[in-house]
Amino acid sequence: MSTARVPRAKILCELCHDRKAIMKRPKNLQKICKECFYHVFETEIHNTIIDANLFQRGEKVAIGASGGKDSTVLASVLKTLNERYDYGLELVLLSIDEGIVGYRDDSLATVKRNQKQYDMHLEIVSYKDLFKWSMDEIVACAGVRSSCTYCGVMRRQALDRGATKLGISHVVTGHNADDMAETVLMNLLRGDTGRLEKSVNILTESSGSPVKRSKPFKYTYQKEIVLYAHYKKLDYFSTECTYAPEAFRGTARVLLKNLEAVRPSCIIDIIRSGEQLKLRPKKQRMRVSAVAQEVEVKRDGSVSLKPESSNTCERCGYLSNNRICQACFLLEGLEKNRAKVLIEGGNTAIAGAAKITRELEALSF
Ligand SMILES: Nc1ncnc2c1ncn2[C@@H]1O[C@H](COP(=O)(O)OP(=O)(O)OP(=O)(O)O)[C@@H](O)[C@H]1O
Repeated sequence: MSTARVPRAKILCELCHDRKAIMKRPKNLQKICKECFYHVFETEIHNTIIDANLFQRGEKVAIGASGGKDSTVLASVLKTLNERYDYGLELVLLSIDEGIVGYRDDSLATVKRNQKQYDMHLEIVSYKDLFKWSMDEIVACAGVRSSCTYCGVMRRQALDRGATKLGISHVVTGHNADDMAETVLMNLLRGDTGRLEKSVNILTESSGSPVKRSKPFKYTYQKEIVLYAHYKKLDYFSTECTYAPEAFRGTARVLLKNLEAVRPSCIIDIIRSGEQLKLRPKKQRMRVSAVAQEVEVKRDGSVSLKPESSNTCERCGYLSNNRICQACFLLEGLEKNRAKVLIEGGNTAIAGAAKITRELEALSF
């Protein structure tokens, strides 16, 4: 009996029927070649942009650039599409330096290389300059568990401010389909209908803010972004943030990964379901008097008039529906703790204190 191995038949790409298939596409398990993968990947993003009418000709657009895979692929693909389809956009890179030693400093070095590779202007805005606090200092003071809350609020504001400084009113971010589906699941599981309603919007605008945000990767799978970056040999930074990921998002992520393993289309299905959700109209807020002040019902049942909101934070001037904005509210709490940290650790010890806090929290007594 012959032991010679029978050569396996070459599997042809299911799209071009010509070249050899080298991958199974994560989104629909189609067996395709590298060239057809580039083509479908880029064309789907182009279609998303056109269907949502995301860009206007002549617009200046800031790409939120963290140096990670999503925003690096976003910069690369937007440059390609802008040239291929003549969108007429001026693209710039906008990076926020949160002040996380050993993480953001390394990823910013990647963005600086990307600036040269993509020939785009790069603007870096730091938390320390804007808020007088770096994330390492915040974690040293407030602990690691709430780090994502601080960072999320401050990053949103920093991106807005950075864009405004550049005279830009449109920021694009690398949030992808997996991020979107995770957010839908998270809000659904928490019963957070207010956030659920907005979680699948491709374009978000805060009333009164001159800066809008959009997510061209809304329907793009994370696995495909990683494959694209890998095949195109893009230069990106792949380390996770030093501080703990948002705990509940992590749970939603695991759930989504398990679902995706059984049914790859579930990511898009969750987003589509989110788009179809129609919530009951919110109850009208009770308003009194000609100046339309809102009524606040206190815990003891007494009623008082809320002071009128000027729509800007009275501390920093940033957009806010309350007296002070979310970032200033969080920072106010930190200021109260700062003296304690300085007495105990000294200013120079703050970066190290972030590490100590992490280590302490990992121990149980
Ligand atoms: N420091 C930053 N500076 C500028 N933009 C940022 C920064 N951090 C995050 N973003 C923007 O927000 C998007 C989502 O950020 P997230 O923290 O979820 O990281 P991610 O999913 O790992 O993305 P990436 O791979 O681009 O880092 C990023 O793709 C990027 O566009």
